[in-house]
Amino acid sequence: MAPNATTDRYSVLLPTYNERENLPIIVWMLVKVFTEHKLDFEIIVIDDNSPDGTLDVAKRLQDLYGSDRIVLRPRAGKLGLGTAYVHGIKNATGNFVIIMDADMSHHPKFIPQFIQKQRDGNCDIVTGTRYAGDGGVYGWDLRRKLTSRGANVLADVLLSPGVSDLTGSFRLYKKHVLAKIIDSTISKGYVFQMEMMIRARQFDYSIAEVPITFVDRVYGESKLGANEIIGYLKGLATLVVSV
Ligand SMILES: Nc1nc2c(ncn2[C@@H]2O[C@H](COP(=O)(O)OP(=O)(O)O[C@H]3O[C@H](CO)[C@@H](O)[C@H](O)[C@@H]3O)[C@@H](O)[C@H]2O)c(=O)[nH]1
Repeated sequence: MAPNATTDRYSVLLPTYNERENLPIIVWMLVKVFTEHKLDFEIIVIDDNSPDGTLDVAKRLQDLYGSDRIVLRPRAGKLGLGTAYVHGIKNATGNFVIIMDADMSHHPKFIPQFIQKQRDGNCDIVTGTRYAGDGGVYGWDLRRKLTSRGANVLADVLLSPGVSDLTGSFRLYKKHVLAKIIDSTISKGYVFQMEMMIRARQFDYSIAEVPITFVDRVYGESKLGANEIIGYLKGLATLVVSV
């Protein structure tokens, strides 16, 4: 990759809840990708007091890689994904922010493609998509596939933002763009990702897509349960009324 801005710094937000097995692997993969591509970066871990001791693992990783690379911004309890991102961005020092899951569903190998795409078009946002081009999902059962597809189709029909993967969370943002979008969002939990795209369209930000393969986690469990799905539907209804 030919860097066209040597001053660019990428802040990766990693929200964690019970990710002690996954965290060392994803951090190692991220460090490798950024180092190989000679990109400046920091990884911000937002742990919500995980009972499995994820924060202790994160502290050991900070000792290993240094506090300029691994930044810890823990919270006292499980406050949800949406507010974890808000908390993370407040602490980001990069001019770009990358949001991704910590469970290796989002492979860091796609990050150079996100960055190239952003640089090619000077885009405000690059979003990973499982539902266009070569994108896809591996490892989900039929119920989970239908839930994800259904959530996307519903949001697309009701709000039509013209983004193929509305509920995905592997994205790159210009930091000032992300800050402005976050300021305007009202959602918490999983619907937050979808609202981000709606707000981005309202502000006329440019959005490019990169097909990604989402691979279901090997270690640990998804936190997406019935409560989150009901929360998503309620959040979507609130948005439809307010937008
Ligand atoms: N700090 C914090 N982190 C959390 C919380 N809930 C989940 N996380 C972290 O957020 C990431 C995603 O959580 P999962 O529970 O593994 O998500 P998923 O079921 O695999 O859902 C994926 O697909 C959804 C729909 O397609 C996406 O909306 C979602 O963001 C994610 O990519 C993981 O790194 C997990 O540890 C929380 O309350 N607090």
